Amino acid sequence: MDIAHTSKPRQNRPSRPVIVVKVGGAFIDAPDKAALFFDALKAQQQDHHIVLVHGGGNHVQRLMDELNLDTQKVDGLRVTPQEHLPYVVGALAGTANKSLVALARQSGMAAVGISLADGNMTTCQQFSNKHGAVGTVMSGNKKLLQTLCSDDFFPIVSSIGCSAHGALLNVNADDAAVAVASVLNARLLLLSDVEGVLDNQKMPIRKLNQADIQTLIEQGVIRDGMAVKVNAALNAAKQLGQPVTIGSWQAPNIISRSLDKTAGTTISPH
Ligand SMILES: Nc1ncnc2c1ncn2[C@@H]1O[C@H](COP(=O)(O)OP(=O)(O)O)[C@@H](O)[C@H]1O
Ligand SMILES: CC(=O)N[C@@H](CCC(=O)OP(=O)(O)O)C(=O)O
Repeated sequence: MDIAHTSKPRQNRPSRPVIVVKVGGAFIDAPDKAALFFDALKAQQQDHHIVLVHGGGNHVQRLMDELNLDTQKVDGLRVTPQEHLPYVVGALAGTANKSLVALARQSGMAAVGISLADGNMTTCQQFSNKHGAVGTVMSGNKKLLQTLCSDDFFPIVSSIGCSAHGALLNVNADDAAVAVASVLNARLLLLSDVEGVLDNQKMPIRKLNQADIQTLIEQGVIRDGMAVKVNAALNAAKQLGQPVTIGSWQAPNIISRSLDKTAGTTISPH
């Protein structure tokens, strides 16, 4: 076939493998350390496209405290009555997201702050009446993320999504990261303020599979936010058919060491 005559529309495919990195709220509160982490991400951009997904549960909590609004978590998820939603959206898709864009700029990265709702990249559904405006998330259209990556922008995605009926929903940020990784079929790193999943002696566990996770949750060794995180990681490892790392964004060379499984906890699909 004469290639010169097959003029196809431009395909915005990322030319390098994509890594989706998720950071929690503690990251946004440590701007000096965050700057070092962004420098490390920038260095990785030579070999990979990076997409950052972020939480900020502590920002939401702080805002609620300042407003004298009582907020609680049930099953690791923040109960979000409709009247709290504007504050949750403001804290996560507003302050937290734009603070990260500004920090990335400091490291010379061309960040674009978006949310799960943008470009139809995901579709969310209300999780339960009990939890209010909390969403489960399903992966959707990859075009926006692919376009940004292929043009060397650095997408920073908050965990605010929307339903097919146009309702905004608050999504757990680990679940958000799984959906984004699934959209791009990317390697996933869930980075927190702990070295990895810790055992009952508080020592990091190198590898976990489904059976180990179930036992440790039943024993109460893995609980709270970490229980949500390991389940999200296991779910992602199965969907993506590749391991997912849970580690600390403060650990030196965490990205490259996660990729070669020498840092953090590796969650395997089986
Ligand atoms: N077995 C465990 N190993 C590590 N952390 C655990 C474990 N069980 C509970 N945790 C708690 O989970 C927290 C991490 O989850 P979370 O607060 O949701 O993180 P992030 O906000 O960074 O996503 C840790 O700071 C720790 O308090
Ligand atoms: C439904 C739900 O729980 N949403 C979370 C979203 C932010 C989050 O997950 O932040 P971290 O990753 O810092 O914990 C919340 O409102 O706290």
